[in-house]
Amino acid sequence: MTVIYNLQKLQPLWQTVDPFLLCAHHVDHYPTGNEQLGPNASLSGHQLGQDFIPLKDNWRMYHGHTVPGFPAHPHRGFETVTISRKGSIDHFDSMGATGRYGDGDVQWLTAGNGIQHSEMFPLLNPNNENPLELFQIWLNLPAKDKLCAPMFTMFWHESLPIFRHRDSHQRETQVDIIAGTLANTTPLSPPPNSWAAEDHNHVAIWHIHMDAEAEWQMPPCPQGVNRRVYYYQGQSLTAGQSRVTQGHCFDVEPQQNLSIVNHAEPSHMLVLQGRSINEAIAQQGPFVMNKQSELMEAFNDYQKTQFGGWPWPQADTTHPRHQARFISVGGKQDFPPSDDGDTPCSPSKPNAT
Ligand SMILES: O=C(Oc1cc(O)cc(O)c1C(=O)O)c1ccc(O)c(O)c1
Repeated sequence: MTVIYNLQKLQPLWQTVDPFLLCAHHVDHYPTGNEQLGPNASLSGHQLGQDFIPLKDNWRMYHGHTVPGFPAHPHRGFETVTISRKGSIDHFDSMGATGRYGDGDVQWLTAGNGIQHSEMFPLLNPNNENPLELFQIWLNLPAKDKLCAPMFTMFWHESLPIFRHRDSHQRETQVDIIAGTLANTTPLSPPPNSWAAEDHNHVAIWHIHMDAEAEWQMPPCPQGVNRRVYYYQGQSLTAGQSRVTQGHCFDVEPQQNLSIVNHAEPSHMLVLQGRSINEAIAQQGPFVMNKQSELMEAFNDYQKTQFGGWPWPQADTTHPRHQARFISVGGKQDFPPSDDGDTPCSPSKPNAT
C-alpha cells in the first residue's frame, strides 16, 4: 500500500501546508569575517538590501548591507521558529530582548499582536570560513491568538530532546525534537499561545538524520493531521514503497507507520506536522491575519506604534565578536547549560557599525 503522496520537487521557499506558512532553508558558505563581522570579500555582484539569489558567490547578504541577515522588520499574527544548524544569529527586538544563538539552538518567537526583530548572521571567524545553515519556519496562529502578547523563547541545543533508534545492523536514526512527541521522547514546552501548545493539534517539528542504509519506522499520527517530510540532503531512500531522491518533499498517510529505508549516503530530513487551523488567511508580507480589514489595522498600528519602537543603536546591530551565546529577556539573562558549572560572562555592549 502506498503511504506517501504529493511527491514534489522542493521549491526555493519550501512549499508548506496549514498550519505552516513558510519554510526557508538558508545554506551559505561565507568567507572569513571582517572587522564589522561581514564577509571579508567584495560585495560587488550582490544586490545589496535584496540579495536572495547567489549569482556570484555561494553566499547571500539577504537584506543586510554590511553583515548578512535580516535587519529590523515587523511581524504580526504568527510565530517564527528558527532552527540554527551552523553559524551564529544575533537577535534584537522591540521588546528589548536580545541574544546570540547558533549551532543547533532553536528560537521560537510568538509575534502575536506585533513585534519588530532583527536576525543578523555575524561572521565570527576572521581566519576561516563561516558556514551558515538554518531553517526559518512560520507557524500560523489561530484567530483567537493572533493578537496575543509577543513572546521570546529559546531552546538551547544542549536541552533539546533527541530520539535515537538503532536498527538490527546498529545503523542509527537520530531525531532532534523541536516540537511534538515521538515515541516516548517529549518536547520542551512550546510558547503558551502557540498552535503547538494544544496536544490535540499534534504539531511536530522534527529534524531527522539517518545513517547510510539505516532503517526506521515513523509511527502513525491521528487521522486528519498533515505530515510533510522534506528530504533535503543525502542521495536517495525508500519511503513506504516509493523511491525518493534528495531535493523532494512528500506527504504521509497519517494513520500508517511509514517505513524509511535509507540508501548509500547519510540523509537529512525535516518533518513539519500539524492539524490544520482551517481559517481564512489574509497575508501581506510580514503580517498574517484572517481578513483584509485586519491587515489594514496591522499596517495602521505598525505606523502608529512601530510595535514598541527600536531601542537598539541600528537596524542591523550585532554583538561583539567574542560574545558567547546568551539571551536577555525582560532584563533577565539566560545562558546555555555549561558542563563545568561556570557562570558565563554577562554580555557586553552591542556593536554599531
Ligand atoms: O527568507 C524569507 O523569510 C525570512 C527568512 C529568515 O531566515 C528570516 C526572516 O526574517 C525572513 C523574513 O522575515 O522575510 C522570505 C520570506 C518571504 C518571501 O516571499 C521570501 O522570498 C523570502
